[in-house]
Amino acid sequence: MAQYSRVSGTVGLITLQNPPVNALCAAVRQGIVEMLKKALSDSKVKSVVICGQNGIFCGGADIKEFGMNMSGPPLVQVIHAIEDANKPMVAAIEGVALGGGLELALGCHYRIAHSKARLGLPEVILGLLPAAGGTQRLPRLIGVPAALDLITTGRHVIAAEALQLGIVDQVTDHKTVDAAVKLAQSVAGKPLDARRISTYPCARPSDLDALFEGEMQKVRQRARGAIAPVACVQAVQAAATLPYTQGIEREKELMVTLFTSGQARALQYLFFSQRAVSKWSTPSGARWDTSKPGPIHKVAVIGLGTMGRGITVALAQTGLSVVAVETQEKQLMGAKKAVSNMLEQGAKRRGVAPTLDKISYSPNIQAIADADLVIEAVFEDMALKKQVFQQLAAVCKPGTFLCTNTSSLDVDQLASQTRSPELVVGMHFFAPAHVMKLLEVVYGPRTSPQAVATAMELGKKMGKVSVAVGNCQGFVGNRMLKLYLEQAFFLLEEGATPELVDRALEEFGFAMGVFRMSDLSGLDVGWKVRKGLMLGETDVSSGQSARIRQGCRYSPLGDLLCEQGRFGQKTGQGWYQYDKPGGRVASSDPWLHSFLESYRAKHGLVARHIDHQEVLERCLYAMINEGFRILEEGIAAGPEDIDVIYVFGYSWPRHRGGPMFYADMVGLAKVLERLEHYQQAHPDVPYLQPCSLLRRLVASGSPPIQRWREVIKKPHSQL
Ligand SMILES: CCCCCCCC/C=C\C/C=C/C(=O)SCCNC(=O)CCNC(=O)[C@H](O)C(C)(C)COP(=O)(O)OP(=O)(O)OC[C@H]1O[C@@H](n2cnc3c(N)ncnc32)[C@H](O)[C@@H]1OP(=O)(O)O
Repeated sequence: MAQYSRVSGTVGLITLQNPPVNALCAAVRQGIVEMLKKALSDSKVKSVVICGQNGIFCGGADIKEFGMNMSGPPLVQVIHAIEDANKPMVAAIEGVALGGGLELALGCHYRIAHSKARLGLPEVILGLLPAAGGTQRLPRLIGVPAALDLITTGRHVIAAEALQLGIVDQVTDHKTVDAAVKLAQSVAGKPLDARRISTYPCARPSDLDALFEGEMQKVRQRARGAIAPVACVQAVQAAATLPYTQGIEREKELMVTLFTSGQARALQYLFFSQRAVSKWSTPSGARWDTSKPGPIHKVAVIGLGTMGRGITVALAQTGLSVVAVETQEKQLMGAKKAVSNMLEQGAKRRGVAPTLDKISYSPNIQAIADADLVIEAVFEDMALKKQVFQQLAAVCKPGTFLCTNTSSLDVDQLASQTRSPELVVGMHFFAPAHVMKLLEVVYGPRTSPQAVATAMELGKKMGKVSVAVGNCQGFVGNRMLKLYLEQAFFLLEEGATPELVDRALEEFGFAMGVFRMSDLSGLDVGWKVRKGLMLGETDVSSGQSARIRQGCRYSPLGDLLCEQGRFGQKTGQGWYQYDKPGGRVASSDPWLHSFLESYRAKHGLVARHIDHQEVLERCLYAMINEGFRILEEGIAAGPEDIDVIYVFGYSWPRHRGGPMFYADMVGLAKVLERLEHYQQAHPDVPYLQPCSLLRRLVASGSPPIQRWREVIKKPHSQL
């Protein structure tokens, strides 16, 4: 797990060996200790280089070990042994030096990095802090403000910035290990006292208290209930105010709190889930490792409204050739300008050249004839989309993959408009499509494994977290969201206010409560969908029938607001009021409160007291229950898929892992019991009936989420 050799006669070379990222598992840590002893006891060796095999220095502590009983020498001690060495130790950083990997490098006396290397302390993203001395050494090396930035955000820096910050001593464009050996030779025999970072005093800015107070405030606001960023600030504060040995004790104490918190578990689960979703499978047995994507060189986008423009930008950024088609001349002109602006802004941010020349624009659908893949992004209307698919079938060359950007329409119906339904796949992008990370790849019953693989691969190229899901009303994300929204409406009918519901959800960790979010995205969006489903008409007589649709409880509240022209922020009024149309700051609206009162009076509803717990249970357990149905039907392959969709597409608080992970944390028996309770209280809401998969999981002893797949019955749909 760590190899030793002597190079150039006098330099000991320790190579970390643990593919793919040389994570510091127990065997690697043990290996370093043993190889270090060898190097230090070899009288011919005057200095030592540490590197990682296969061009990667080190991806940090082995995250898989965090869920197990730890063995082997603790990393903090390994690093002390390196720092205490009486021969110069040089870290040769290629690829990445992250987390424990960078901490290991900070224990060395010198650091040299390849110009393409990335360095960082991303532990905070895993709900932890850099507990192998990172919180104590980094501020001593680069100062408190810069260290706070890196440690509380977890952001990576490239070598040039690391050099500027003083994290590395040299950057090379050549072979890093060769350059490190040269450096090691040049410093052999030089005194080391001034190279041991733990002995440096931590520079204290004069306004230290104010600095930490401000930082704490900023971090708490951003963290939305996550505890790791706060602990990171506390650990750096210890570096600035305590001697090193006491600082290390404080770092450990804070780490123990984080390590044993549910939040760290949630965030580490998400780390692995994000990677697991790329290893997709379908109920009929199609899989990521047996399905080869088709070759894609040229992609077309049809329809250049908001979604089409974002998709065009995201595609052009991959370097693929893009044909962007918009039949309305005025819209086409506007789109050209908007897409160019977005590309230029994005390129400026990333310090690269804009890829404007990758796009050709046309008002004519014939322009897509030689595209390998087409993404239809016209208005969300089945009749219109069907028409476009008929045109695509006529114009495209044989074998072209036909994708539809839809948030809820039946992908299979669209496939029926073509001669090759196996080439049709849904690509549900989230607005703004060039920014949002999530992509739902929706396969229908006739979609070929190759079409799924191609859409997943394209999503990856576009930098998306892509999740393959089965075709159903709303797919995974919007199907669950519908019930979340509906419960929020019911709570208003029963006596809650938008403010109360939003506060409960925001305290839980959502960036915005459901009503503030609806105002932002536009109430008319859901209204159109409901009307399409024959739900959103309110000209039914008052009394109970106005609140019943298709035999189930229904709340027309959202429809009634839309009928008043209250579409949210865009009209300056929705569930809240805004200072002007397009205004962003929501304030309580007395009109809305009296509207709710008269609505309740009209329908004979008596307002009752509703607390935060009920808001959370009703809104979240309803969607979780639907998540179990989705798993049972095989629409999502596993709970990880649902959780990744919710975290990356719906702002679910990351430190709570996702709705299914949250259910596991709460306890499945408790979720079941509360659903039974609410179902009894609301028998006219059939979806509150607990899903049979949930019952089966509880009956089989509530296994941890990693073992749910064993209980999920093999579903029957075919791919
Ligand atoms: C009671 C208290 C006791 C406390 C004791 C705790 C002691 C801890 C001491 C010190 C604290 C240090 C903590 C850490 O170091 S935490 C880890 C910090 N590092 C990271 O967060 C980096 C995570 N990895 C990445 O960001 C990326 O993987 C990458 C940039 C390194 C490479 O990206 P890419 O090329 O895109 O590959 P993948 O992401 O797909 O990864 C490939 C493969 O490797 C697995 N993997 C990656 N990093 C790790 C890791 N650190 N540990 C374990 N496994 C890792 C990843 O899961 C993939 O696996 P696959 O899907 O099975 O292929």
